[in-house]
Amino acid sequence: MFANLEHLGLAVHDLEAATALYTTLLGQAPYKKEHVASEGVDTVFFQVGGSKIELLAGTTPDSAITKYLGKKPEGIHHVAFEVADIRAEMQRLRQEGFTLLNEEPKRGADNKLVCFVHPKSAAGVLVELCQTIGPTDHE
Ligand SMILES: CC[C@@H](C(=O)O)C(=O)SCCNC(=O)CCNC(=O)[C@H](O)C(C)(C)COP(=O)(O)OP(=O)(O)OC[C@H]1O[C@@H](n2cnc3c(N)ncnc32)[C@H](O)[C@@H]1OP(=O)(O)O
Ligand SMILES: [Co+2]
Repeated sequence: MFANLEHLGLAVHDLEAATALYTTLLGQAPYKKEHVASEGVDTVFFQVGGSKIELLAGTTPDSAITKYLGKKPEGIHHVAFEVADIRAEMQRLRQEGFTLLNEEPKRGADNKLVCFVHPKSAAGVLVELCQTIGPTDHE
């Protein structure tokens, strides 16, 4: 079962400018900046109540974010939900007929294991499952 909305992922061209904008918009500074080489992204996280805003900028030409921004405008890129047992949820979703984008959970940002559901099987929304595997920098 999915728990809380863990984060909204926003694709941006200029991470520094977007960070300044969201610092003003949310009235608070981000709690973390992290490079995730496996995804080819730089991320910045803001805590908003029990959820987070994840700003994402591509750092390589083959990054999902770089490709996305080559076709689409900046904005909401994915919706991420916290799950207690990611492998059990992946198995459940496979049995329900959803298309998963990875066979095994992979390391995401902020001490998480993550898995993506293809937007074509989720009503046009890229869905991310997240399981916390270590201390986060902010709760
Ligand atoms: C930092 C780590 C982690 C975290 O811890 O939080 C992250 O958040 S990493 C975020 C970046 N990584 C990913 O997004 C990985 C998963 N994504 C993918 O594997 C791909 O992006 C994709 C979803 C499979 C799309 O790739 P591809 O098929 O090569 O691109 P196309 O442009 O051909 O798209 C096909 C089809 O899908 C639509 N699409 C693509 N991206 C999205 C999206 N984010 N939301 C909704 N729809 C999306 C795209 O419009 C195409 O549709 P049609 O044009 O109708 O065919
Ligand atoms: Co994400």
